[in-house]
Amino acid sequence: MNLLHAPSMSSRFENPFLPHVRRHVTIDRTGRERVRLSTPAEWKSFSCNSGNEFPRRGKLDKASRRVYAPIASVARTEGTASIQETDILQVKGVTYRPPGSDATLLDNVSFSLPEKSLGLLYGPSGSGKTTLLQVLGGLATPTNGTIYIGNNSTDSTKNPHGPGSLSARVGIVFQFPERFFLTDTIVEELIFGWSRQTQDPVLRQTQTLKLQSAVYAVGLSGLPLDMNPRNLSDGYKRRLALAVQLVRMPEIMLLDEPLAGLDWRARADVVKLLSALKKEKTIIVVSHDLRELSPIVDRAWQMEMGGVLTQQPWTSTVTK
Ligand SMILES: Nc1ncnc2c1ncn2[C@@H]1O[C@H](COP(=O)(O)OP(=O)(O)OP(=O)(O)O)[C@@H](O)[C@H]1O
Repeated sequence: MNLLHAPSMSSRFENPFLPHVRRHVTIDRTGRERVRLSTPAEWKSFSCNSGNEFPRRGKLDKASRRVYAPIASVARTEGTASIQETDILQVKGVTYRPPGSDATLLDNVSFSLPEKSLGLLYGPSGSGKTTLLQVLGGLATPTNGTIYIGNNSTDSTKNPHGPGSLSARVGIVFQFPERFFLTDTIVEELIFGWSRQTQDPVLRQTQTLKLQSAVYAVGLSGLPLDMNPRNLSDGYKRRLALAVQLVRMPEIMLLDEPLAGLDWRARADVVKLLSALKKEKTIIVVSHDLRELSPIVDRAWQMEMGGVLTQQPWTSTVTK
């Protein structure tokens, strides 16, 4: 192996998803990055590869920055796949007609969204907003067009993702998600669908860490995990519904009317939570609550009847 490994770095992970986790980064001369995560001793030692995203400079401590800066610049100039600081969702010319129907629910929809930002999708009832979320989440296959979860807009090597791969990379929280809780405890709700058979300790520890991270990220860590989710307040039910998706570690979160049916206090709470989440996730929200969401919206689109999407300058949107 002719790769010269740079010194390993360690920096505390300053994000709400992985509290108390130390991150050890090694980057070879080709710019390929290996990330090892380790938890404090009381959680037992564990490590895994966690993709190839560059750590952002601001997240590294001073010593790590000194080591990291020259390595990062080598990686960037060599143009490797590790240069993924600006992951983008790109939707190009997507049309959707349900199988066996002539109705066009989405008509040549195109848009993109930068990583770690929040896009707002609004429009009249029946215009096709939920349909678009279903297509983005891989629950329906576009009749035409392509959806990319790409690296950047000029990267010609990125591949379109079929519905199967989309559903693995996208988490959808439908309207009134608490109506679909299936189990009698918070923890069962979170791990629903996980294999109970696995004896692989690394996989088990990875799953445990994901669970802890999701619970912490939505502010449920103070609650007993054996609590019945139906006994949670409305706002906390929404938090749990978000955690159910976050635990799958999706790259993009799609939320259909996350404020619907909540009182003012819970609504403000959810807006605050989304504001924190978008520091780590790319989020698309379908909502009619433009004013409440406006402070955290980075990009906005209006869906018109017939599934026609137009991007809106956000400043003019909020004054409507
Ligand atoms: N399988 C289907 N076949 C035909 N039409 C459908 C199908 N599914 C949904 N529709 C229609 O597509 C249109 C768009 O529905 P969709 O639920 O996406 O709208 P929406 O903008 O999310 O509405 P709302 O704000 O009320 O949730 C509606 O007129 C709906 O009746």
